[in-house]
Amino acid sequence: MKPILQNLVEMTGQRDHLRLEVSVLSTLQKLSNIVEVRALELFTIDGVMHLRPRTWKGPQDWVSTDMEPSKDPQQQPLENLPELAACVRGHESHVIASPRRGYHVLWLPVWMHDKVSTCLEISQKRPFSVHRLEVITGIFNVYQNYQSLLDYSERDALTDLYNRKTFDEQFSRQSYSSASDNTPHKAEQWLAVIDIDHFKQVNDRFGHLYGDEVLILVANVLRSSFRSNDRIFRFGGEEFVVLLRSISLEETRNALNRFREAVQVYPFPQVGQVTVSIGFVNATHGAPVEILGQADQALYYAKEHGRNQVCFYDDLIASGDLVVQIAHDDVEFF
Ligand SMILES: Nc1nc2c(ncn2[C@@H]2O[C@H](COP(=O)(O)OP(=O)(O)OP(=O)(O)O)[C@@H](O)[C@H]2O)c(=O)[nH]1
Repeated sequence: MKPILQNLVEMTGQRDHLRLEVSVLSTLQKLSNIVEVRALELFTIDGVMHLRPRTWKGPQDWVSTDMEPSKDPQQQPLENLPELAACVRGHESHVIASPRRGYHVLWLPVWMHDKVSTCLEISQKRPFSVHRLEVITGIFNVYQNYQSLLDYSERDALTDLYNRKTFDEQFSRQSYSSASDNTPHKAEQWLAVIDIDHFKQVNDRFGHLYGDEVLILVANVLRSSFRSNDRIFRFGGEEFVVLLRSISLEETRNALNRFREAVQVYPFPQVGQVTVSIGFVNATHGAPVEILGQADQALYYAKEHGRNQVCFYDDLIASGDLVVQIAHDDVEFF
């Protein structure tokens, strides 16, 4: 039992979802007679639930893919695994599949707020005994509780979007790893800063409660406008940041304009019409402080030139409407 306890201590010391996932997988892998442990990712394509392996044990170490799920050649419809599909439909805690190719497989969906996006898969040669199931579900429950605590600390209480702290951690880490990545054709990434227009007037005319409701509804429009692997953050006040991945400049511009128009036509109760201004920039290379500063410059330009529009930093530099600002080393944003 001692090694398991040590592993649980290690697991609950993690401050990052991926490390926590690897930690629970390696804890489970250390149980006797386990053949394989993997984390599966569940996601939807055109409303149909699919899954793909996300983290598994490679020949030497744990491997995790960050490929866009819908482009992963290993993805398949959830219905290909009918027992798991029924378990997810029934909101059940686990299911044991009928033996296949000599293995017994246990699936444990990770439920968060009635939704599931991850499922642990454990394969072994022997049938799962009652004692084995108790040990596994014990470890799994510690993992699931800790996972939801971690998730809670990463989110903004009003909108449930990721908070500024999470942006700082994720974006600086990602930029650090991309600075050391010299791949010539790596996936493009874009950063957009979104700000509600004349939001002070909403608060002044209708009160803070209606102001808060506008923030919640804009957050809902954001969630329904972008894809599941785009990341949306509430930056503070009435400002939001979206990180979009693996799409072209025109697709990014179109996605942002679609979102802007969706807000414009949304009937906000009592308040009526609300609009947003957006500045965006290519965030594939460069220091976080510079990228954020450029998107802010483009947003400021959108605000100063009529609001309710999307401005791309490079366009404004090319047209001479903005000039490149030199970042000073003594300015620290992170
Ligand atoms: N209701 C509510 N208001 C907030 C929250 N956080 C910030 N605000 C308000 O957001 C308003 C932001 O106003 P400004 O920065 O002047 O900008 P604006 O009125 O949106 O004007 P422009 O950005 O220039 O279009 C202020 O009145 C803040 O009090 C919040 O969590 N809830």
